[in-house]
Amino acid sequence: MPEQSRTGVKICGLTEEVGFDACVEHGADWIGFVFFERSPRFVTPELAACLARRERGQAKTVGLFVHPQDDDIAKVLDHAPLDVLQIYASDERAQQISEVFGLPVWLSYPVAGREELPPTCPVQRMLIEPRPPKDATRPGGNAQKLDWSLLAGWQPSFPWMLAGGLTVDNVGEAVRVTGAPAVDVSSGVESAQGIKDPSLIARFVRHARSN
Ligand SMILES: O=C(O)c1ccccc1N[C@@H]1O[C@H](COP(=O)(O)O)[C@@H](O)[C@H]1O
Repeated sequence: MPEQSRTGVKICGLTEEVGFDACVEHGADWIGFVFFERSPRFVTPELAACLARRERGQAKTVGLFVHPQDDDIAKVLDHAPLDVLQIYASDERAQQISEVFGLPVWLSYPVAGREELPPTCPVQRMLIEPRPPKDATRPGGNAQKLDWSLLAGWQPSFPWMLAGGLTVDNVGEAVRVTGAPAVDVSSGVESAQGIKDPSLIARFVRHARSN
């Protein structure tokens, strides 16, 4: 488990080779593909499969799905052999997906207050992030930062990850304030929506692990 020795890093929303190769080269632990059509980071299963072949055995691939049917996931898995499923769904549905596909499931879990932090983890990991703005067209990937003070002193006994509005400039502080064992970024390492910047990826990974 990467978080035992250093902060785990997931870079999400890869759409092209340069960004993907930068994640591999700079030591991201997880590389995410977004299978949500309304996202500027949407990739087809075929493109995800093509990119995933560039991985060299260090990073794991994560497929992100928003309220998926089983068929949606199965169609992707027919092409792209994902290591982890990141899901926006209820606790019960996430558990069901984990049983159906026999893969680790991470549940994206928006919170707006300390009282909303999850008491338990129904799957393999919780991704703690802010609630999306009311007018958002997607539940995540909005460059919106969580109020990290909500997480101060929170020490759940299950694996979790911090997401939302993380950048090269704030990830070090985010890890210090929240004690997050792992972090997830999409917008913060982009030069344009859906296009990752290799130098931001390099700096993000370094800063996340600088504590
Ligand atoms: O990245 C997207 O486009 C996306 C679309 C739909 C749901 C989630 C999405 N991304 C996830 O959102 C968080 C935070 O992203 P950001 O760094 O604030 O842009 C992260 O978990 C992404 O995996």
